[in-house]
Amino acid sequence: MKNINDNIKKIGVIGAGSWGTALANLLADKGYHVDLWAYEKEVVEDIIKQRENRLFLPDISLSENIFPSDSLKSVVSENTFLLIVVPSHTMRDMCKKIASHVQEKTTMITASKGIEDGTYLTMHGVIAECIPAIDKDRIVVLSGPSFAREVAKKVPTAISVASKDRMTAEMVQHIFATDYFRVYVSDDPIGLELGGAVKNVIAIAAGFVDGMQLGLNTRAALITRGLAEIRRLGIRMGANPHTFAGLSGVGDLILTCTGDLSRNYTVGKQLGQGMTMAEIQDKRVTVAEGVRNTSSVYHLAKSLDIELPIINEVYRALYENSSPANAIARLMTRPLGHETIELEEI
Ligand SMILES: NC(=O)C1=CN([C@@H]2O[C@H](COP(=O)(O)OP(=O)(O)OC[C@H]3O[C@@H](n4cnc5c(N)ncnc54)[C@H](O)[C@@H]3O)[C@@H](O)[C@H]2O)C=CC1
Ligand SMILES: O=C(CO)COP(=O)(O)O
Repeated sequence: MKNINDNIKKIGVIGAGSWGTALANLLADKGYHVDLWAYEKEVVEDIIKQRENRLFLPDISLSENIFPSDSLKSVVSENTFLLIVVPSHTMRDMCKKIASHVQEKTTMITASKGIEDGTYLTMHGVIAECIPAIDKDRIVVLSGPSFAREVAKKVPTAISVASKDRMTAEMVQHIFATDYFRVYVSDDPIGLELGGAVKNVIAIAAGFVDGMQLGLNTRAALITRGLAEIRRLGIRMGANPHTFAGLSGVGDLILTCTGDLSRNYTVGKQLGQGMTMAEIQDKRVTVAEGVRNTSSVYHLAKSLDIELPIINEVYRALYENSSPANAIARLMTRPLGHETIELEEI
């Protein structure tokens, strides 16, 4: 039987942070020719000379099928299958830069997690707005519980890909799937993206709990009530509520709220241990999307008049000098609620 992807031989990847590099390596290992654009010249040189990206994904040997480049124009204009994995706050600028080089019939997959401040668009919304040449059905979201380092080490992992067009999503499913990377199809891009973006904020709060050494009860409560907030926001944004029971909902929430590899959880934990945001950010080269996204999700919820108590508390701790201890105290003394009624409102 002819594989539905037999005509795709080349893939362009925009962004060589840990996630872009890990996914590029997965695709290259499958035999695709991968053109990988990196923001830093040193990353391009490192991959050419050492077959390694020591800045963002050290100690992982990279396939000879990866062709690193600092030319956005050539990576974009020479590929009709593009994966974009830049930090969410740079997505709009990046899309504007590449828009005129994008070919017709391009399929673009976004693996970035975030909600744009001000517009409250998810990443596929930003791509659709800035690159009109791409048919909206050909924008695909890839999201789920997946630490780049574990994928790079071929640890069994499951994620989802979503598009409004099922055939496009299935094509992407087959392109990425391997025996250690299991890919499910979804028809709910907005749900996948909201799950992936908002869990980063909840992970910061889970970090508070562990940084303060509160206990496993507290963390389980935080994850569960965090999921309720993600679902509440998601439903108002038009997502399918069932999506949040899936990989890019509860799956990514569990991973990020419990895994020491999570940058967002680590930021929360350091705050919980008494460090300040300035001290934490001074030492980081990698992105913790939840820091910026706390602000965008907080303002989005305000604009929709939705109550998201955990998000509010993370916002106060990050942006209004409140402490993680105050956050937990306020969450525990809110007016008592009714779980069944809340769930039945869906
Ligand atoms: N690392 C992971 O395990 C996963 C990351 N993601 C998402 O992937 C996206 C990218 O994150 P990572 O690969 O982890 O990044 P990273 O934290 O490993 O590296 C930072 C990246 O930002 C790039 N960068 C910095 N300034 C830039 C600019 N002005 N324009 C374009 N690029 C710039 C750097 O070149 C580098 O690629 C994020 O949205 C993240 O949430 C999603 C799933 C897993
Ligand atoms: O999104 C991720 C795993 O699915 C990565 O989480 P962090 O950005 O918190 O490291």
